[in-house]
Amino acid sequence: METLTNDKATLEVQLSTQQKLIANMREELGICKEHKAMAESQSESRGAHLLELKAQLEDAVLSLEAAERRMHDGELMRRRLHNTIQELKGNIRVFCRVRPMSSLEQVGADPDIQPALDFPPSDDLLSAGIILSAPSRDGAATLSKHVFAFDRVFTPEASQDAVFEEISELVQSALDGHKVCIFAYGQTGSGKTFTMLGSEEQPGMIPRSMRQIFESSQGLRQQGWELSLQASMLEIYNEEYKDLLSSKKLSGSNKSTKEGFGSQQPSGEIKKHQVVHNPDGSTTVSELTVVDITQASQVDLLLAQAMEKRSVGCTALNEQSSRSHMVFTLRLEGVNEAKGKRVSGVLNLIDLAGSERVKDSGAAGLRMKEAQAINTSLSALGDVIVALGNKQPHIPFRNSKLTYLLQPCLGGDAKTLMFVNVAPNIQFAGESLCSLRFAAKVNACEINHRKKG
Ligand SMILES: Nc1ncnc2c1ncn2[C@@H]1O[C@H](COP(=O)(O)OP(=O)(O)OP(=O)(O)O)[C@@H](O)[C@H]1O
Repeated sequence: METLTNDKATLEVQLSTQQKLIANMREELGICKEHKAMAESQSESRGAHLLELKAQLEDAVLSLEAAERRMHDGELMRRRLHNTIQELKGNIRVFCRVRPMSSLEQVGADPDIQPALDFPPSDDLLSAGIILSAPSRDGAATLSKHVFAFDRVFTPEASQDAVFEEISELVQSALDGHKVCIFAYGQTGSGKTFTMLGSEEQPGMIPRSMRQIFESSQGLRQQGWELSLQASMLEIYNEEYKDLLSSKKLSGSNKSTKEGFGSQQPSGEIKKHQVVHNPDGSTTVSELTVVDITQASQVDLLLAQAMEKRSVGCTALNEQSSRSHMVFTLRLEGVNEAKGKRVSGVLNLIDLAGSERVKDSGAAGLRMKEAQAINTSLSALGDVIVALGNKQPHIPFRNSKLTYLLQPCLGGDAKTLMFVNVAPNIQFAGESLCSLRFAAKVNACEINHRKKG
């Protein structure tokens, strides 16, 4: 009996222990269930969160695509509007720029040297006037007044910045895939080279255009465009093309071996360059050095090199007179792979040779031949622009090497701007009158939608 009692007590202790264990296990099970439930709910909410994130991502991708489409459409619209504005302003425009008196010419230094130009206030937003006082033809000691109006007139105080502001729109047109020609016309010493190339402290239109192009290319890259640029520089001297970048000492540049463009010519060797206009609207000049441009400053080096090679001679009017036309050509190829689009623009910046009349240049012999070649080609340029403006059935592009070279970039959708550079003093009034008359003839032609005059 006692044994049974002991067994029962032992069993009860064991039972109680078991019950405690079971209770503990239940408690642990409860905790586990709670954890499981929490984990399940967290996973559900994480799943829901992930789904939500995925949906948000999809929305963002769609909005980005829509924004890209809108940006692309906006860019196309901007290009169309920009082009319309340019056409309304006229696809051929003439700006007059008067250089300041040099220190030697300052009023007071010589009683014969007086200002010959006056600038009346303009009531037309698009055109501006200039009045030239020139000695009368009859030889009397009187001055005749000649009034001209152009798209813009820049007084001697106008900075390179102010001038470039006006032409930057045309640089934009070249970036948009148009062909652009900007000429500097005028007598020797009137400021053509200063306008086009400028100085280190006051860079001209060419270096400024390059800077604008490189600044714009960053924005274009963000829109998916890749821009490639190629530059060439040639001069037309005595109706012959000459490569201005053919020196072996080209720093910061490389030679293109592209089909149609030759490699560098040995220094001193005269190559005959053939100009071919291709069916796609591009122009190929055989044996011409073409340089891939990857930074704006590269062009400064090329300009310095070109200026060294450019034919200069000594005339009675200017000791370092440029006796050739210098043509700087930049081809701009833009490709947008994503949109399957390609644009191809050309920017020609041309520093023309001095326009002075043969008798005034004191020319004889070789200088006379140079002066005649210059005058013939400048008249041919005037004739082409006037024929284009008047929509004549025959445009005499073949009458000079300059107009033949630039044929695809003149007329049609192309944009042309001519700077007529003039000296301010009375000593040069006769030449200034010839330059202004030439420019007025160019300015008076009918261009696309606008009749000037
Ligand atoms: N807007 C200007 N501001 C200051 N200096 C100028 C300006 N335009 C011309 N000059 C100065 O006048 C001089 C003659 O100018 P430039 O050499 O540009 O003439 P050009 O028309 O190119 O002559 P050429 O036909 O002989 O080459 C230069 O010393 C130039 O620095």
